Amino acid sequence: MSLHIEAKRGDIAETILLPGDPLRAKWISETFLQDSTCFNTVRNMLGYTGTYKGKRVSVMGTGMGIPSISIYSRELIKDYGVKNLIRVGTAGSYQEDIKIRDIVIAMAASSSGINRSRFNGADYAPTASFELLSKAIKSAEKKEVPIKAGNVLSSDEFYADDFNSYKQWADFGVLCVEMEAAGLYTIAAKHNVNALSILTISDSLVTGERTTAKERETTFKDMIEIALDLA
Ligand SMILES: O=P(O)(O)O[C@H]1O[C@H](CO)[C@@H](O)[C@H]1O
Ligand SMILES: O=c1cc[nH]c(=O)[nH]1
Repeated sequence: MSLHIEAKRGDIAETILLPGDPLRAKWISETFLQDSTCFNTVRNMLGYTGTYKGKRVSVMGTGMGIPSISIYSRELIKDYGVKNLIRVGTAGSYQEDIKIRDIVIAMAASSSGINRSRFNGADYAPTASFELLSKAIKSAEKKEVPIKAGNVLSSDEFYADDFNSYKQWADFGVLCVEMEAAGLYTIAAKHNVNALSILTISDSLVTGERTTAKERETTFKDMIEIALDLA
């Protein structure tokens, strides 16, 4: 048992899917896993372990933002021996050609600056695991699911005071915004394990389109199946 997770060591698989929303974790468990059991209810941050195509895999919510995913990913790695951490999140598109429901893989994750204090003012570049990234691309190709990959922004704020501030990131090729990938990649790198963020576009800052909260909780099947193939 760790401070925020009540599972026993051994209850959590080496590969875990990490949605921000704990109810998306429950939906993934109920929809895709066999023989699934719940290993965490602390703070309602639901976590489950089951099998997918015969392979043991876990899924657990992380909450929103870098501080929250940093707590859970550190405990999963240090206290439970997790080796592959795959975020399955939603994101807002920054680019005209990235549409609602498109899948984006975060090769790199910019941030509002959380790593500056860690690195005495210098800019660390959090990046995806090449091994997981390559496997995810192969899985998507096999399923004939188009994906885009590139730099994303892991923002510390959902509601920016200046809405148009996204345009500068967009000008520099950032594909979309979410709130956790940079934290996950940094913690994984520190502990020498693999991390990847697979994102489905839930809304567009360019067009103003958006999906509902229910759709964000219970859809985005292609992203989940690509992530589960990495187990
Ligand atoms: O859908 P999730 O995985 O929570 O991801 C995105 O959605 C939340 C904001 O609505 C943030 O956590 C952001 O990163
Ligand atoms: O962090 C996020 C997630 C989805 N959509 C956004 O605009 N921001």
